[in-house]
This record gives sequence, C-alpha cells and structure tokens, in this order.
Amino acid sequence: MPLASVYPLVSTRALARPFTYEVPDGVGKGAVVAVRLGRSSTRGVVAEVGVEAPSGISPAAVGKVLDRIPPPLVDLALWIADYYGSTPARALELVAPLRRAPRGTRPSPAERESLAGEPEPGSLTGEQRTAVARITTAFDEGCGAHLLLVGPTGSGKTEVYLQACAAALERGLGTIVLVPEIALAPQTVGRFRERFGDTVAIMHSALGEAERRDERDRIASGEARIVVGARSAVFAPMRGVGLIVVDEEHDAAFKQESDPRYDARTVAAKRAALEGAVAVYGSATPRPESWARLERIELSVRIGAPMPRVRLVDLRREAGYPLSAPLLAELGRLADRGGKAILLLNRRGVAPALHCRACGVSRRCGSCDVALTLHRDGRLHCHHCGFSEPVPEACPACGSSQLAQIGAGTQRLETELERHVPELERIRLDADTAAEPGALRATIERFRAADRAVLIGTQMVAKGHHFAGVELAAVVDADTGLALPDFRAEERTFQLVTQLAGRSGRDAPGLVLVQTFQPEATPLRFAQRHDVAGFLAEEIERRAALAYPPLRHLVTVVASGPDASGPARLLREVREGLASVDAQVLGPAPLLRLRGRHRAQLVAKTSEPRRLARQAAALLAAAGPALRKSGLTAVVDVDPQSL
Ligand SMILES: Nc1ncnc2c1ncn2[C@@H]1O[C@H](COP(=O)(O)OP(=O)(O)OP(=O)(O)O)[C@@H](O)[C@H]1O
Ligand SMILES: [Zn+2]
Repeated sequence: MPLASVYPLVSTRALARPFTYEVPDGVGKGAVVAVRLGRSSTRGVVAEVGVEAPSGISPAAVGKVLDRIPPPLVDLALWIADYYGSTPARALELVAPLRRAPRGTRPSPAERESLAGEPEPGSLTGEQRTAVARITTAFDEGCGAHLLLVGPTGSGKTEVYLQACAAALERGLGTIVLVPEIALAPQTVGRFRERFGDTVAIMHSALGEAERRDERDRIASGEARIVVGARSAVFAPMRGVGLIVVDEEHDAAFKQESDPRYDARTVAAKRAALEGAVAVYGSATPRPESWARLERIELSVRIGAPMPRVRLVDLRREAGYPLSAPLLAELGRLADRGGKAILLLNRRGVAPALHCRACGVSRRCGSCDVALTLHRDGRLHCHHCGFSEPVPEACPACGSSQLAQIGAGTQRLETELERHVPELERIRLDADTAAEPGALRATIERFRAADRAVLIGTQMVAKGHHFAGVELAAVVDADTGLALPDFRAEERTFQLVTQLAGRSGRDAPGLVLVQTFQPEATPLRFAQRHDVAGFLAEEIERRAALAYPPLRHLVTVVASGPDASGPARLLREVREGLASVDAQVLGPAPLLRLRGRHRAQLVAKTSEPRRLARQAAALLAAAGPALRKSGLTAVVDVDPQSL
C-alpha cells in the first residue's frame, strides 16, 4: 500500500506536523480519513501520497475515508496556517469541517424555491460590457486575474457579477460569491437565485447542521456550481472554481477575529491563484490596499438616478444636537408630504455615558476600562462584557444627585424624533433590536412597507439594502468615528458617509446631511463631492508617510493577564526576540482592560508579515508553559482590521 503524509486534526501545538500512514490505493490528497494517533483516534487530512517511510518506523494504516475535499483546499489551509501564525490542524478544520451524522428525524432540507427567469437588462451599459469582457478574457487566457470593480452604489456591479458568473458556467467553471453578512444581503442572494435557480447554494452560520451538510454535498457533487455565502464560503468544497467575487470588499466582516485570524479577501486571492481563477473585488468605497494593488475596472455612473447632494451641517453654528435645525426642517418636510429617511448614529442606548456634574466622574465598567452606556431599560450596560447595573440615584463617588447624560445614542434619538416629528413612524435597527432571530428581517420589512417613516440605526443601516423612496439620509454624528484612535478612522468615515449616501435618492432626488464639528475633515470633504479617487489618493499618501498599509503590513501581538505589569513584560521579551526581522516595532502600549484582564499591545509595521508572525508565534510557543503558570495569554494578528 502507498504511504501518505497525513495531518491529524488535533489542536495540540506539539502535534502540529504531518505523520506517515499507509493508505489504500485510490486515496489521494484531500481525503479525510480516520487515523489512530497514540492511543486515541481522530480525523486526519491527506496532504501528499507517495512519500518515503521515516527510518525505523513502520507506518500504521489509516481507517475509513470520511470525506474528500478538493486538493487545492489542502494547500490553501497550509498556507493559512503559515501566514496567520496558526496550526495546520486549525486551518484544515476550516476546509474539512466535521460532518456530524444525521440524528433521528431530521428537519426537511433547506427550502429552495425554483425561481428562474429574472429579467435581464435589455442591454448592458458600455462600461458593464467592458467589465464583463475583461473578466471573460481572463477566463479564456486561463491565467487568473485580480480585479477591483469600482462603481457607485447602483452603478450595476451586481449585474456584472451575474454576467461573469453566467460566462463562467458556460465554460464549465464554478463561482463563489462572498458577501459580508448573509442577513444583510437578501437582495443579492435573491438576484443570484432568480437568475440561476437551483444551481445556487447558500452557506452561512445560521444554517442548521442538516442544511449545511446538504448544501456542502450539493457543492461537492457538482450539482451546485454557484455558492453565495459569508466569509467561510471561501472554503466551499467546489471543484473547478473559475471565479471568486468579493462583494462590498471594504467590509471588516471579511476578517475572522478568532484563530485562525484569516482575512477572506486575502484567502480569496490565494485560492484564485492556486486554482487559476479570476478574483473580482467590488465596492463603491474600496480599501486603500485594494486601490493600490489591484487592476481597476470602473463603472462611473449610477443607473437611473444621479447621486444625492451631500450637505455638511456645521454643529459649531447649528444648535439642537442630536437634531439640528436643518435636519429637523428636512424631517418636517417628510412629515408633511410623506417619504422616508434613514438616520445613522453609531451608538446604541440612550446616552454613551453618565457623568457626575459635581465631581466629574463617569460610571465605568468594573472589569473593562470603558464608560457604561445608559439604556431605556433604566440600567447602565457595558457594551464589551454585557455587565449591567441599575442607574444610581446619586454619584457613587461623591454622593451628588447631579448626574448628566453625555451625548446621544439611538434610543435617545428615537425619543427626540417622537417629540419633534411624531407623524413619522420610528423604526430602530441596531444590535439591540436585531438580537432576536428574524427581528432584522421584520424591521427591514416594516421600513420597506411604511410610507412616512424614519429608520434609525447604527452602521447596519448603511449596508446593502435598497429601499424605495428614501429621499433623506443623515449621519447624526460624524465626529465619533473620526475621533477613533485607529489608522482606519478616516477610511471608515469616508466609507460610512458614501455608503449611506448610496441608500438615498435611488428613485427620487436625494439629500444627505452630515452633522459634524469638523466640516473641513478630509473624509467629509471628499465624501461631499463623491470623490472616491481623490480621497484614496490622499489617504494612501497619509498612510505611506506613517508606514501603514498599503505601504507595509501590520502585525499585532496582544497580551493579556491578571495583573497590570505581566502583559507588558511579556511583550518586551517578544519585542527583543523580533530584532532580526525587518520591521518597525512599536510598544508595548497599554490597551483598555477587558473582562477584568489587563492588556497590552505590540504593533509591527513590516514588509515581511509572514516571517514576523512566524517568529512571534515561535517565541510564544516556547514561552507556553511559563505563560500558563502566570495566567498570561497572547495572540498574533496579521493584517488586523483596526488598531
Ligand atoms: N444595463 C442595465 N440596464 C438597466 N438597468 C440595469 C442595468 N444594469 C443594472 N441595472 C439595474 O440598476 C440597478 C442597480 O444595479 P446593481 O444593483 O447591479 O448596482 P450595484 O452597483 O450592484 O449596486 P450596490 O452597490 O447597491 O450593490 C438594479 O435595479 C439593476 O437591476
Ligand atoms: Zn465590561
């Protein structure tokens, strides 16, 4: 029997290497097999067949073949383990998830309406034709491509994906479409289903066990040749992938925030390269990284309606926060003649902080270094750990009863709207109202059906949905985002305003109001002119001066522990161990305490992210036993989404 190198799927770092086993003829790379490892049995993934036996060892035989994944996914997983400083086993779990056997009666399979025959547009615009042609040329040359499709909301990007997908199908190639969150993309999913019917499979975390298995089987067997899903769909067991689309490529949801901390956009690029496929990244507001690195295809105009006018409301001159006079005037007009508005405020609750007027102290969470947020349930909540306490009658620090609410959250905004424009129905969309299953959909439906309403919410309201009849959109407070101590603060603010503008005026002349104390801020000035290229040029220059991406990669090491000094001490050692890598290493700097744990962070700016991450991971692995004894933990994050 041939010998194979097999990675056992066990989490112990000491066993993070391949072992040699005998495999039956016909078992190849990508087979998921039962193996014995020491005294236990586990699953393993075959990485290579036809290897030599290590000297002095007679390899055991593998057990049953449990599954077969496409061979390129094995290479993809091993690459992820290396690039993101994880282990082969953890990365292979992503591409070869455990298949649980069906138990007893199983729920009926996912309902798949057989819809076909969505009307295609009579003709593509010239720009759309050019875009589709560029993609199909890449199919026919068979050498892959990495393309950025840039165009304002409503410029027909989705139609380009659909046409490219059809062209892939004609050539016998499959397509993977990644969206930030399935729940926020029902319209995109619907359009793929309508155009392509049953050959579309959906993959996302809310699927039940049986549904997920059914969809995986349909993909693996080749019955489904199109997959639409959230970030993990980049690991779909599809063979012959010709096209990978990443829609709304600027969205932070493509990054996984637990080990392996992979970025589905980077993984999509790697998978496309491994399979000779074409990767298309689409957005109205692309990341500076994509703008600088990818070949661009541009759609310049919105189809059917001009972009809305964007007006900056200077809060230094206008009283009445959170509802300034200009905003109230516009809302009043809607109340009179009917219509819909979307108000964006990126803070939940009534007020972001409760502050004592006498001693100046604001109530903070006992285990996290953050102010507690006042909610309408009469309690103060920690948005990090979920702790809550009743609102105190008097300041616990000095006894004064003069407690003031600072700022406004979505709940307070709702109350103010009720007072000033009671004619408008108020519909709130944030993590509090979307918590229950189905609530998100119901909220969106309510707003769609209303004819005189305001949708109030956090950034969720700026994502993806197309609502008819939205004439007014407003950013209630553009300054909170700008003030974040994050190198992406400018990028995020520009994206938020521009994406929100895209929700307005799709079928009516639209207006966007942006309330701010800093109307001269770069992202706001460019967003006002819908100048994506101008903003990105300036932003890339600013980033380059500071050696941020796209000029360099970032790698962070975050340590946490039970006392204040431990994390920083550990990171100083890590920093010394990184001296040989070409990188600028900053820190350790203290971070906010979270859930009672003290934290600190190292930030490295480097052109060798992989080498640096590998070195940091090796240092931490070597220090493992000592760390466990002192209750310290540390994680390495390559290409983090924020600092
Ligand atoms: N060539 C065309 N002719 C007529 N209508 C079109 C054409 N292409 C797209 N449309 C229509 O224009 C609207 C906007 O197109 P689409 O949704 O594809 O834009 P988009 O850029 O993907 O928008 P978003 O960024 O919001 O996802 C849709 O209603 C679509 O059906
Ligand atoms: Zn807390």
